[in-house]
Amino acid sequence: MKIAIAGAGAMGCRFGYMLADSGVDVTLIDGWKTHVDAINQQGLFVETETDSRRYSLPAMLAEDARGAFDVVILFTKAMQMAEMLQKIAPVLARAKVVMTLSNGLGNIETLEQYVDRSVIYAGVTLWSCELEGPGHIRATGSGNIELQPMMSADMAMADRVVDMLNLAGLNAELSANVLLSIWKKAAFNSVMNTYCALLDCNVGEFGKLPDALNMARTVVREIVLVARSQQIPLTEEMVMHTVQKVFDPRESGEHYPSMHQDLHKGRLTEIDYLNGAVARIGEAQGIAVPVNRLLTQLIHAKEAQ
Ligand SMILES: NC(=O)C1=CN([C@@H]2O[C@H](COP(=O)(O)OP(=O)(O)OC[C@H]3O[C@@H](n4cnc5c(N)ncnc54)[C@H](OP(=O)(O)O)[C@@H]3O)[C@@H](O)[C@H]2O)C=CC1
Ligand SMILES: CC(C)(CO)C(=O)C(=O)O
Repeated sequence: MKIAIAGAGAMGCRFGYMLADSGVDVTLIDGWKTHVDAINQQGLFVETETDSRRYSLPAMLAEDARGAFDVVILFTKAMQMAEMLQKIAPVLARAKVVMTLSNGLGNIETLEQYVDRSVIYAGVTLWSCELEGPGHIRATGSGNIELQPMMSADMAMADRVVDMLNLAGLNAELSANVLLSIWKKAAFNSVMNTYCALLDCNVGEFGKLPDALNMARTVVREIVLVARSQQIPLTEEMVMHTVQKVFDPRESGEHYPSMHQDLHKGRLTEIDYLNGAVARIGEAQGIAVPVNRLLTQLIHAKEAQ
């Protein structure tokens, strides 16, 4: 299978080198010219816990992206997705699968404006990565992927996609209810990304705070009520299980969540697709969401500082 990864930041590059290392034909697509040039000229430099290596991978600028790819994996930030989809229209026109694994609520709705629902796969991932600079990532820890085609006409294709991801060691499985997976991940990110960004700490350091679990539950309880108003059977336990699991350094303990990375680099965050989306939906439903509203305001204040 030929794969294009559109949005080759930290995560796009991590998936790119892992897939390429397992023998898959991968092309990276991104809008950041210096990064694309660095990958084409020097290879993608990957640091892990044990070594560092350069991977030779082709990269294209989004506006120049052409070619036939079986699968396009979108790994932009939620707020960059529409612009990326517009730029890579020639690639999307020929793709059999267009998959989003980006964090946040609303990504499927964005995708549906640009591609037919029959090719859309949606999912979430607990893999993590840091973009250290142009053509340079730090990829530690482990993770998994839950994904599902939005229409289940071609399950043989879905199995092939899952097999390809697993051959690369990415621990993928088909989800029976990807909307639940997405809400569970969004709730988890609304805790971990937001608190780590505000407290300037990594996942493991947050986990060591005496009040970490109480602080997490306060956020999660509101999100569970909002999810239920959308017929999503989310429970507090589901989210808290994932929150506690990632404190381990073998999972994401040493990782600075993507929202922390964004604030650190002076970039906008995905807050409006996490706590902000929950607050928006909750308020429209008449559900009290003061904690998620306040956290959204605090992150916007940090963005403005
Ligand atoms: N990082 C992580 O560990 C995880 C991230 N995710 C999710 O995956 C999605 C992708 O996130 P992630 O890979 O972290 O995104 P990154 O911030 O690493 O990259 C996203 C895009 O931002 C632009 N960009 C990033 N840094 C710079 C810079 N210094 N200068 C100029 N442009 C830059 C590039 O696009 P362009 O130039 O076109 O704007 C890049 O493709 C998000 O939804 C995120 O929440 C999910 C799990 C873990
Ligand atoms: C790695 C993880 C799971 C940590 O919050 C994440 O989703 C992120 O950084 O955005």
